[in-house]
Amino acid sequence: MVDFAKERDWEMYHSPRNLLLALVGEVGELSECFQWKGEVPKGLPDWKEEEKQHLGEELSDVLLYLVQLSHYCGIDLGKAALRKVHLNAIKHPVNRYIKSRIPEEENKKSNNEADQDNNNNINGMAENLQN
Ligand SMILES: Nc1ccn([C@H]2C[C@H](O)[C@@H](COP(=O)(O)OP(=O)(O)OP(=O)(O)O)O2)c(=O)n1
Repeated sequence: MVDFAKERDWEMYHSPRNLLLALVGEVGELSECFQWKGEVPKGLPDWKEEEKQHLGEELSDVLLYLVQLSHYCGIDLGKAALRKVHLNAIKHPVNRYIKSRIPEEENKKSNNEADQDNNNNINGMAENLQN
């Protein structure tokens, strides 16, 4: 994508702010694909092939601007996303949400333990990041 912009002499326009605005514009175009359709079943079984292809184009535009925005902000998006997946798992432990899997008393206990683990993990991560 960086070469794509360089070849067209567009690099001067690709500031973080402009890329963010372009990204938001494409999110608007993506929303239009779903506009006025009501709730849509997963897999979009009733959509025509052209509609799905158009949806793929809009999703790609969002992704391509996101990748460029990350690049020009000096963020390694792959690394940042993997770290965030890890943080999400710590913040939202499975047994807090799937209560039917464990008896109530044990669940209370495991929630307290999970909270303690969370705090330890988050503090540990924060320390690692500072070092
Ligand atoms: N300065 C630009 C212009 C375009 N693109 C790339 C990123 C997107 O993937 C796509 C967006 O192109 P358009 O601006 O032509 O937008 P659309 O493809 O959505 O066309 P339209 O708005 O006519 O539906 O091209 C880019 O990187 N930098």
